[in-house]
Amino acid sequence: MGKYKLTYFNARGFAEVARLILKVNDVEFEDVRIEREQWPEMKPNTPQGKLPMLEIDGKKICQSSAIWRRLAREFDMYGKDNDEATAIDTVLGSVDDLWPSMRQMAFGETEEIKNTAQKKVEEEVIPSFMNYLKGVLQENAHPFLVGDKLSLADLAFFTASEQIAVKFPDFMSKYPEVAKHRDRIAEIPKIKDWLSKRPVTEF
Ligand SMILES: N[C@@H](CCC(=O)N[C@@H](CS)C(=O)NCC(=O)O)C(=O)O
Repeated sequence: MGKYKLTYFNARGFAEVARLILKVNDVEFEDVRIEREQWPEMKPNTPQGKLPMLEIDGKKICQSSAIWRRLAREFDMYGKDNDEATAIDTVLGSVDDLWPSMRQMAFGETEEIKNTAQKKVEEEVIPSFMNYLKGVLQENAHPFLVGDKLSLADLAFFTASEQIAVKFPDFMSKYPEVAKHRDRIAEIPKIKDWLSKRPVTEF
């Protein structure tokens, strides 16, 4: 197994799914969390001037979705066949759909833009995501989003649910099946251990 080093800011953000994959697979890795002041000096040494960056034996990989997929393939968390890999990609796409409105809600240029985005997130974006997940869980015969074991889809969902909960702590209350799935993931011993030890960050 190679030597893994994951560099990001001190946040869950785009790095947490990669951290979880490494943790559940017992892979030792350097979890480098840089401060904002360190970034300008480091930026030119990253492939695209952005984090996260994963280094495997010194080879630098950027783009969070490429990093997650690379690790998921490496540790057999990307489905057993093309159908499952596609189903996992569909969950990842649905997670991606959350961020444009969520970002606007947090960083919109005016209060009006932020408030409109927040209404859209509460009334459309979250319900649509949660109803979709509820259907996916109902369709699968196993207690996972895809196939018969924990996959990248479950970890991406889990991390997104933590990030949404920062702003909407009770958002799962209307979706007990999805909440149950989140709780099931949180109870997996290696994940539980990581949640109890990782640095506390807001996002
Ligand atoms: N599409 C990229 C986006 C990465 C990204 O925007 N990273 C932000 C932090 S979340 C960053 O590095 N910002 C600093 C900068 O752009 O200088 C990915 O998914 O990895």
